Order: sequence, then C-alpha cells, then structure tokens
Amino acid sequence: MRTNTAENWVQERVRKYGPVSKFNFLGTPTVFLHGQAANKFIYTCDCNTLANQQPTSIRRLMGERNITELSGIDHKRVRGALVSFLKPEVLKQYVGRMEEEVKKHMEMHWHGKEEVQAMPLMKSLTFSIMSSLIFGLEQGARRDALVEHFQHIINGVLSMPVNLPFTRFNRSLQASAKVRVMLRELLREKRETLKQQHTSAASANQDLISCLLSLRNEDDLILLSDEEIIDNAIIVMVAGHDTSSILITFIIKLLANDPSVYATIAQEHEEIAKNKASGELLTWEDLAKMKYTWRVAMETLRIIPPVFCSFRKVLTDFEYEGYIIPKGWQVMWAACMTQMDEKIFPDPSKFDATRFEKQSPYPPFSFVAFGGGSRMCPGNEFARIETLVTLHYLLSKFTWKLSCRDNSFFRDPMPVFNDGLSIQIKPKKHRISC
Ligand code: HEM
Repeated sequence: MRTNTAENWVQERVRKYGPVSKFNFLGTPTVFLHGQAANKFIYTCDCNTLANQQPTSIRRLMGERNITELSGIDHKRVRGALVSFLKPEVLKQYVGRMEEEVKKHMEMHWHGKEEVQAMPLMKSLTFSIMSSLIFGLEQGARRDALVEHFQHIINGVLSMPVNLPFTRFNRSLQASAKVRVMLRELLREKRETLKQQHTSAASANQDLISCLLSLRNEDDLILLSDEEIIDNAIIVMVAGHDTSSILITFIIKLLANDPSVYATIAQEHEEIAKNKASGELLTWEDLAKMKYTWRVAMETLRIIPPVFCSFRKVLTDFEYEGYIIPKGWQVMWAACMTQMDEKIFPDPSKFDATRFEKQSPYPPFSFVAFGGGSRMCPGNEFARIETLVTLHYLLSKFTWKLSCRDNSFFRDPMPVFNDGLSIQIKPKKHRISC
C-alpha cells in the first residue's frame, strides 16, 4: 500500500492464480476473490455466510455497537436510523448550511493566502461540515476540542492495538474516551432541547444526533440506545471526513492539470452563478445543474477510489467457483479493481467524465467506489453535496496551479499526497456570486 503498488499486486496475483486464490494474511487464512462476479457474490451474500470484518482497533475505538460491527436485524435497524438523516429528502435542506461552513473555512484559511496545502485543508473543511451537521456544533472551543480528539482517534485506527502507555493506540483510546464524555453531555443537552421544542420534525432533523434521539419504533419505544447513538456518530464522522476530503483534493489536482476539464466545469459553475444575486446561497436545484461536475467526481472515484480493499469473515462453509471456502477463514477483495477492467471501462487509465453520461452506464457491481448491497455507503449523498458545494466556491473565487515538486501519493490505506498537495492560489478577478 505505502509503496503504491497495491493495484500491481492484485493484477499480478490474478494473472498468476486467477480470480480465486488463497494466502496467509497476518496469520489468518485468507481467500482472495476478484472481479465483477466476486463483487456481486460478496455484496449480496447473506449475513449468516459472510460477516463484516474490521480490524480490532476499530471495534475498540468506535465501540461494539457501531454499524460496521453489526449484522442482520441490528444492522438493518441502525442503518435505517442513519439513513433517516442521510437521505436526500432531509439533506436537501442543508445545502445552504454546508455552503456557510465552506465560506467560513475559505475566509479563514484561503483568502489572503498565496499558497495553501489542499489536502489538510480539505480534511479540516469536511470535519467542520460534519461537526455542524452530525453533532450540531458550531465553530468554537468545543468543536475544536472534538476535532483534535478525533484526529487522535483516526491516527490509531490502523495502528497495532497495543494498549501500553505512549503507544499510538493508547493515545487513540484516551481520545475516544474523551469524545464519549463530550458526546454524552451533548446528548443530554439535545434531549433537553428536543423536549422543550416538543420534537417537531424541524428540530429533530437539525443534526444527526437530534434525529437519532427522536426516532421511535412501531411500539413508540426509543429506537437506538445512547451507546448506539454515540458509537455511530463516531463511526460516521470517521467514515465520512477522510473519504470526501480525498475526493475533493484529487479533483483540485485534476483541474490544475487538465485545461479542457477545467474549462467545461468552470463554464457549468459560471452558468449557475450568473443567475444568482451576490451572496445568495446555493439551493438543491442548483446542485441538480452540476451534472458535469458530478461526472468528474465519479470518474475521479473510478480511477482513485478512496477505499481500496475490504475484508469479510466466513461464518459458514460456502462454495464459490467450485472451491469450498471454510468457516473461520477471511475473504479479502479489492472491489474497485473492476473500475480499471478494460472490458468494462475501455481505455481505463484515460480520464473521461463522459463515461457517466448515461443513466446506468455500466453493469451492476462494476462501479463500486461507494460499495454495494446492504452495506453500500449511506453517506454518498452527503459526500455528493459537500463535494459540489465546495467546488462551486473554489471555482467561483480562485484559480490555482500546483506548486509542489512532488505531487505523488501513497496509500495509508487511503490515498495521501506526499506533500499535502501544495497549490498557488489567486483570487478570481471578475464578479461571481457567493
Ligand atoms: C467520497 C466519499 C465516500 C466514499 C468513497 C465512501 C465509500 C464507502 C464504501 C466503499 C463503503 C462500504 C465498505 C464495505 O463494504 O466494507 C462505505 C461504508 C460506509 N460509509 Fe462511506 N464513503 C464516502 C463518504 C461517506 C460519508 C460522507 C459518510 C457519512 C456522512 C459515510 C458513512 C459510511 C458508513 C456509516 C458506512 C458503513 C455502512 C454499513 O456498514 O452499512 N461515507 N463507504
């Protein structure tokens, strides 16, 4: 991963052994599956055969009730609860709120600067957007403290789960405990506010925590326990901020390097901006007009998917392609490699956003940057909105060019630019809304 040869490793393995092969991964017998049929099999497999498999560190840092640890009816219940906030019908009212966060971030970190590092700034921006919409926390000391603790949690996600003083994992555990104390207090405050407002739909939907607190099942009982709300708020924050910031950073790089994509995308945003009064916020309808921009994002996700490989645990023996895969093994697969399959995506290394012009341009389970099946990313709409809103602001206010000598990246396991992607920025001269 770190040497950026993961794709080559997969290709070489498939060339040598075909789409099914076995190996030992850190002491666990593992079967490696590859291709569109494998994606379909894994994403649609029942939860009694394959269960989600996360590193131990994730369970210890995010809690045992976080969605990635759950299966069956529990997974369905918690996922349903998260989607009741992350669905487009709810998120569409928050386009303006996301834009306000983008504006504040840009005023603080971009305006008046000649050079910035795009990747760390995009991470800080997606943290701000999520703090506002997931926790309902505005700028201030409390948000800053939370962000700092989250940074420590994330640092430990893929570290060795050794809890000794001065290990990275120990610092992450301490940060996770502090976040839990803060979130318990936040839950108490939000519950109080909801009581005072008699849980109107508007107050319940003002952030993810309020939404989860107000959900009831068919017997009018609380749907999620406090522990479940806390564990899932933490996992949503971790799952959502890195992925989206990586996508936006890679688009920033692309736009600096590809004048023809830049010209088309800039034109799309000029058209939207010219119909808006100065300072008028973007709307859901404006986002619907950013069709080319989202195709560029999809094509970026096709070539550089933030999530490269995943694991599942085998709960019962099963047969795949004539092989019996025994209980206790794990399945590893790099779903997104189908996105570079030339039989599905001709000339796969070429960036071509027009690939996504048609409604369903590719066979099911071949474009899988957001996963598939019952565990498909529930935050894809959230990611779409924050990406479009951020790009609109950037394209409206700045021009930029790459200023780093080294703009290569490695996987950790998500893509990270070696120097953070330094860019020289200039304010745009002509008037445009925002
Ligand atoms: C470009 C941005 C994003 C990408 C590429 C992405 C990708 C993915 C993928 C591939 C999975 C499935 C993993 C598997 O099957 O093992 C996933 C799951 C998940 N994502 Fe995202 N994600 C993004 C943004 C977000 C955002 C913004 C949120 C929250 C607001 C989010 C929340 C989640 C959650 C909670 C899961 C677990 C779902 C489950 O287990 O049922 N993601 N994501």
